[in-house]
Amino acid sequence: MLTTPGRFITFEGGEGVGKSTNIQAVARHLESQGISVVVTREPGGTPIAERIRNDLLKAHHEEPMSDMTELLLMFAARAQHVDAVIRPALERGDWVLCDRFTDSTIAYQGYGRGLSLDNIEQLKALAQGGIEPHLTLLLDAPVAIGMGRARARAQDLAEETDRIEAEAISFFEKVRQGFLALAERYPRFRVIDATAPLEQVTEQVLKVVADELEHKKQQAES
Ligand SMILES: Nc1ncnc2c1ncn2[C@@H]1O[C@H](COP(=O)(O)OP(=O)(O)O)[C@@H](O)[C@H]1O
Ligand SMILES: Cc1cn([C@H]2C[C@H](O)[C@@H](COP(=O)(O)OP(=O)(O)O)O2)c(=O)[nH]c1=O
Repeated sequence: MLTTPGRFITFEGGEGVGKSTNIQAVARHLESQGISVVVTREPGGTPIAERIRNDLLKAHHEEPMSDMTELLLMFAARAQHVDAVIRPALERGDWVLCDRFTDSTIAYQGYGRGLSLDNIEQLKALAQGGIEPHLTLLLDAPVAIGMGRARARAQDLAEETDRIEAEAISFFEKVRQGFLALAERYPRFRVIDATAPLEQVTEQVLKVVADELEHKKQQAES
């Protein structure tokens, strides 16, 4: 893993579990402590990667997208995002808060679509060039709860359902199990119960981030 002065925190979980809402709360908290923060998302985060996101999620294509194309486009967007945004920010010493990263690829394309986890690891090494999250917050909730919230949000904002959101519940069950398997495996994960009321979830999230801030201070002092 490449060592940089900044901190890289990723937010993961299924649809509608509260990632975007809680990222904003964390950004406000860190900025109030005088920390430079970059809030970004995947797929996306740069003009090229946002164009790939549109192709992946929104554009109406005249043919079905193959699972391998979907996987490679996720990593094409990520390579651009890492090179143009994430690595430079970490080298400046900023904290990067990212709404989804490679754990989403393992959960959705690996566990959900059934693509080879070994292939995903190879692409990950190519696209990330040694950049790894220091901390990953997994917001976990039963699929029906997250989907219910995502649908209500889409109605409020008059948004169309995107290509991946339109998958069957059984797909999202596999995705959730994928995230939980990753959380068991990697110590950088903290699992947050996202079924609780928003204020409680945000309180938990801020506590985890405060611990990370303390850890970073101790490292700087030693
Ligand atoms: N703990 C919660 N309880 C109730 N509603 C929530 C909670 N967390 C988020 N929401 C709402 O659910 C919707 C989806 O949240 P959002 O942050 O957009 O999720 P994500 O980014 O994970 O898709 C939003 O309308 C948000 O206000
Ligand atoms: C980053 C990433 C996202 N995705 C999917 C998950 C989401 O369905 C979609 C990104 O949309 P997003 O806006 O993050 O969804 P939501 O706010 O509803 O959680 O792309 C993958 O399948 N693989 C990936 O590597």
